[in-house]
Amino acid sequence: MNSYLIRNVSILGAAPTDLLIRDGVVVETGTGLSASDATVIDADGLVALPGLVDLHTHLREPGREDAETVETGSRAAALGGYTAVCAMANTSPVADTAGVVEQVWRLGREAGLVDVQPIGAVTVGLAGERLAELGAMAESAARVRIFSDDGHCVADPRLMRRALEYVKAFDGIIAQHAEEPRLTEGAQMHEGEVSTRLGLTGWPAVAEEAIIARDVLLAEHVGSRLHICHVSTAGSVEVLRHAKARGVRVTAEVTPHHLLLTDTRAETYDPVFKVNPPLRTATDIAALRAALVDGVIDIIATDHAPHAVEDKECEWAYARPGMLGLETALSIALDVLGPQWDLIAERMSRTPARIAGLTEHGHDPAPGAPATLTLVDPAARRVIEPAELASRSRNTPYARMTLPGRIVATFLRGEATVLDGKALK
Ligand SMILES: NC(=O)N[C@@H](CC(=O)O)C(=O)O
Ligand SMILES: [Zn+2]
Ligand SMILES: [Zn+2]
Repeated sequence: MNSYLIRNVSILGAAPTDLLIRDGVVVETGTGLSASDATVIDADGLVALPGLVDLHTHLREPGREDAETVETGSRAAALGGYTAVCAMANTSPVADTAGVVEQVWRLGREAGLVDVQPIGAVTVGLAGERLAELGAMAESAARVRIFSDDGHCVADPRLMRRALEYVKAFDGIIAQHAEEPRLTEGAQMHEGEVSTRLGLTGWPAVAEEAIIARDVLLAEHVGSRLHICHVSTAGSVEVLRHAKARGVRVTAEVTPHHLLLTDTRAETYDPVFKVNPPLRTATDIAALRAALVDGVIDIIATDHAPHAVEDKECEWAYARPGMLGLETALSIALDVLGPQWDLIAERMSRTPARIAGLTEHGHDPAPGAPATLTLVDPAARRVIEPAELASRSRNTPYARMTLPGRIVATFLRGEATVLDGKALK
């Protein structure tokens, strides 16, 4: 294994120190370290963070390898500072059996850039009718703990209750895409003043809030763990605040795009801004940001949703919803939160690792900790060029925007996956 001596790095914003990586772990920190066998990295001005963990990534393999593969998505993740991603189940075939989750897990191991933790489907084929083989996925080599029909809501309350009951046996989690389907039929964007003006069918905030309210009550009744995907409205934050005050075992995520972009982007009719749940209003963004700081929202998750050109560069109504996120998430977090490194580490690494049960992740760089970390240049600014992204798809909503921060290096258990801003595999 390689050894690395990282010189003058600021660990989570603290005074610069040297950091020695050997045999997969951080063995020493302090000033003036030396190690003749180690590769020296000059980290003047760089900040070290625990490797980022994404609880919500679409890798598209199997089935839509033209949009992304486990390998290309893993590369995008490593370049974004991630060391682990949880792969959503809405592939083709759907990840609703032990066979498919093991395939995704194995492809992740082969790519070797990040740990790929498969999420299993809640219902067979995401059809919302019968529970998938949750137990078999949990016992498989992939050791699935999070189950989600993401892309679809588990709308049937009885099925949702049974799923919550079932996963309790192995401390599993149901991650809900909260969207009451009867309230979003034909929806194209957030229901509000802008949708009215543009004449596009609206996706009302209440379609999300009603499902979250129902599900926190179900989770409380059953005593199970519930996670809410991509929370997007101020009302959802209030429902979650209430549930958490009651002690419900619920966690919640917000995406970078819901922290930054508003529904006015739809005025361009550029389908790159079409996403589920839709971009909301400035009032929602303010509430989401405050909730992320006060902890009602636990984590930032990307909902990285690559789509092939033909599925995105078409008329708004026909375009698939979803946008890229892995390679820009840290920059958006830096833009939104500023250099609050401890908060960024909490919301993008420690807490998602804890929720997903990824025990090798989410450890601050310190002697004895796994050398699973990332180095950020907070002073760098970069212009996002879609063609330069490692993802196989191009649907970034930040094209040609200048964003703060750049990932310089990423390490997974002591091996560099990214150096000098370039992926090593
Ligand atoms: N977010 C999206 O707009 N799309 C996701 C599905 C999802 O997260 O609901 C996708 O798979 O493309
Ligand atoms: Zn979703
Ligand atoms: Zn998703």
